[in-house]
Amino acid sequence: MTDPVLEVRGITKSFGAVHASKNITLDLRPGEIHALIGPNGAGKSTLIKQISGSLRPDAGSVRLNGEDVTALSTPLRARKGLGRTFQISALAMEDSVLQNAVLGALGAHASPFRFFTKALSQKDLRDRAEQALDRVGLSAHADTRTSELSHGQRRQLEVAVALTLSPTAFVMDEPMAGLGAEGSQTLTAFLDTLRHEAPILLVEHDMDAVFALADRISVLVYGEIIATGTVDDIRQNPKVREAYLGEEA
Ligand SMILES: Nc1ncnc2c1ncn2[C@@H]1O[C@H](COP(=O)(O)OP(=O)(O)OP(=O)(O)O)[C@@H](O)[C@H]1O
Repeated sequence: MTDPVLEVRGITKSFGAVHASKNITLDLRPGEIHALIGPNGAGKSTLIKQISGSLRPDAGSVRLNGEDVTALSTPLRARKGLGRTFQISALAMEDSVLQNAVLGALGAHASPFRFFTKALSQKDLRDRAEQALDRVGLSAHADTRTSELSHGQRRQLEVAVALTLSPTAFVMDEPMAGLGAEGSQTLTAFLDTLRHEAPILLVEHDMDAVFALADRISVLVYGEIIATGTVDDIRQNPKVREAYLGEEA
């Protein structure tokens, strides 16, 4: 079997008496979408933060392309190929769409320090930004102020920002949130092609999207993965039906 792009081993995190991550192990393989589902408060966002580097685990490790990145900051993980989209938008609303994409190419969204840049020329940055906007279908809006975009377009821009750093793996926190049916379908189709470039660990409540996209699903309940398997495995798993899916499956 090919080596995983992202490997999470034994991640453990407590907030006082709340055990938000209990010895979580999962991986992301080339070309796949691995969905992470679970009820509110199960610990999905806490896990994503530990994978992307904004929260330090109490124990466990994260490896990206075979390299242990557990001690690295979010911007360094981003530069090593970990692309992230956020549950709450991290875009600069007063800047144009293109400016946001250029900031992405600088790695600036991943860092509070905008001087912390890599040695790319202005032209390189702009080229990367324009290519990323083109990929997500936002080229025509390059000069639009970001606050004027629709909710769906902002979601597309967030993906474009992540794309500027040419990620080798994506971690996406509820990218479908707030999108209407049409927006979800467009993003679903896009993610389905994007997976071949960089596999996606997808936290998502939209079960239509999860069932349409996921090669594997892991189910998180009270900080613990209770099952990992294909869509059919998960739909039929009695523990999962009881804990989470109910009649939805
Ligand atoms: N910084 C924090 N301090 C204390 N408790 C926290 C903190 N962050 C998360 N928690 C707790 O950890 C548990 C997991 O929360 P988390 O936000 O990761 O769940 P989630 O699965 O992402 O939920 P949702 O689907 O609602 O986004 C919850 O009990 C939450 O209250």
